[in-house]
Amino acid sequence: MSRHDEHRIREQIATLGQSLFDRGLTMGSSGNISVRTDDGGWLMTPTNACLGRLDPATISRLDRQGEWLDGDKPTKEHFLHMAMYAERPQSQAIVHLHSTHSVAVSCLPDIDPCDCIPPLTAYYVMRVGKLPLVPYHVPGDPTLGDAVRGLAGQHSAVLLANHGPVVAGKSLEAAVYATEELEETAKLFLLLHGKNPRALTPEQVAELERRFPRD
Ligand SMILES: O=C(O)[C@@H](O)C(=O)COP(=O)(O)O
Ligand SMILES: [Zn+2]
Repeated sequence: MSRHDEHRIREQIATLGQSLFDRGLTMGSSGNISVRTDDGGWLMTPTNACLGRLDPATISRLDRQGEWLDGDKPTKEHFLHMAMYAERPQSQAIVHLHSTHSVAVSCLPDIDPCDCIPPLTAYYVMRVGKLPLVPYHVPGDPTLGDAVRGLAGQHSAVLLANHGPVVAGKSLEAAVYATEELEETAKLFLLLHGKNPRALTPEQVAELERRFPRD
């Protein structure tokens, strides 16, 4: 990968991280972002870093085995990111946030663990699709990677119970858009709670999936 490309990805991680943080989509030092690089490695946000104040120069660089090469120490969720990439060769970037409404849904006792949010809108189906719940694990525990491995091949987004969403995309921009759409739909879902909302029918969902395939 050329120095120019790496520089561009570092800048993009910092810019989009700040945008997410500034809009309240993750708080404090929560959340992490990774991007696959052309040489088979990864750039990942450092552990305990605020996504709103990332220094592009200190973003962690990992080799193709996931070993830390340089930059600050990588996010403790690097196992989780690596597990998701292993199942999704088509995905180039992953975003994990503690976005409030998505986290709220992840704490509900009666959601469908195979699909936490119904297909309320067409755009949700286009960007996110079916959202499985991953049982609770301690953040950063390697077992979280194992839990995600069985789901990530079929799903570009998963919801960690009592924690938050993890979303993969064919580019960092696509992963960010999907995370934003998930958060807005989680908000709608909570707003509509108890109102028996009309979700899209399986036929309507199938048509959207045919016309707008996700990666
Ligand atoms: O919830 C957690 O602790 C992590 O999943 C997280 O969001 C921030 O961890 P780091 O990326 O290691 O700062
Ligand atoms: Zn987290």
